[in-house]
Amino acid sequence: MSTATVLHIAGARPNFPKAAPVIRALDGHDVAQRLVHTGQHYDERMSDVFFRQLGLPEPDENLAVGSGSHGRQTADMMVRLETSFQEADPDLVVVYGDVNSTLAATLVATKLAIPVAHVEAGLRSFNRAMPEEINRLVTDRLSELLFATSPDALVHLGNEGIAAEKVHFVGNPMIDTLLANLPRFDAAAIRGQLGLPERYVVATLHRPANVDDPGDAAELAKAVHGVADQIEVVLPLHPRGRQRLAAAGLYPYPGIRVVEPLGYLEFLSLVRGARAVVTDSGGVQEETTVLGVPCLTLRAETERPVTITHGTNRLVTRAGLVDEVRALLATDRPAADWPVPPLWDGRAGERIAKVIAEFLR
Ligand SMILES: CC(=O)N[C@H]1[C@@H](OP(=O)(O)OP(=O)(O)OC[C@H]2O[C@@H](n3ccc(=O)[nH]c3=O)[C@H](O)[C@@H]2O)O[C@H](CO)[C@@H](O)[C@@H]1O
Repeated sequence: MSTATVLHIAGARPNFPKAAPVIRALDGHDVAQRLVHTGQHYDERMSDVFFRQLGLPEPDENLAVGSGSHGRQTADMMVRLETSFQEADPDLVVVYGDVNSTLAATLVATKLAIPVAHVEAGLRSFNRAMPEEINRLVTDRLSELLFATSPDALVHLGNEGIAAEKVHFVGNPMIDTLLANLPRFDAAAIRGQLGLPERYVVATLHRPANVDDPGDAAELAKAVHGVADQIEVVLPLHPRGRQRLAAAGLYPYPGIRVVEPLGYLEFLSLVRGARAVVTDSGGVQEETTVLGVPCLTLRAETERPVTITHGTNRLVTRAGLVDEVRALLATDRPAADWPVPPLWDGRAGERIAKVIAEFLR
């Protein structure tokens, strides 16, 4: 019998640390692997630096779709992925997370009768105004193998009628990447490089719900100014947030340092040394939980509740942010002894690879 081919789809920054441990673990099994980059993220700082730092193989193909509206971007990806899948004829397509690349690949593979494995299945914010929630719902509905990172995901998938035998609770491959790279996170070095004081807060803001509407963005800028009045704030700004937050008057402002998006190692070094993180990102809620850094999430809900029950995360409003930071700065930083979520132990990639190898046998 010929060796089965697994085709991985990665396209946007948060996909890369999730794919790396799965690809590495599958190297130990008798499968051929291909990596297709959709090109959803294309800047050196949003993509290439992650490939180098995480030791990801060069993509076998880059579809270079670039940016666009959700409909256009997803449609462009689908057209190019269809040709790609027809040529490669894989036995399984593996998709990661909840970005538009995940959705596009799932739809195309399913229509070509190629089974899909979804890594990070079952997360739900129950907020369909988030594009990621739509991507998660459709991807999970269509997947043959669903890899869950937390117990709440198992409940959601069960409630949606997804057969239990398709679902595997494996832990969190993004945390595999974090734990494997922990010795490379050098807070002092990045502080020196960026000229930061000993005490600082990191903020990352890019969600449409926070930055797209000028009124919301202005309110957000005011809240972050209130934080900067208490402690230095460093913001590695995603291109989407950058223009809109500048227009909203976020910076220049005393105590606010806006820097370019950082590489994986630089960003996690910065987070590791921070007094706290203010964010609207998904993955950062999980990374701070494992690093033991307090995380204030500027969102009304989270699809990652395990970071609240087993971690350092709290949901905050724009209006409440300043007081939350004040209260936090008045207390000692928590010691690293809270219960990290179950199976976030650095071995999720191995578990996923084992299930995939079984499935393809
Ligand atoms: C629906 C979807 O898939 N959203 C994901 C995407 O949002 P993100 O906001 O990055 O969505 P896009 O990939 O559409 O990019 C948005 C905008 O950023 C700019 N741009 C984008 C890529 C790049 O390399 N350079 C650049 O300048 C473009 O102006 C583009 O229009 O990535 C985020 C992480 O980064 C994730 O949290 C989001 O879940």
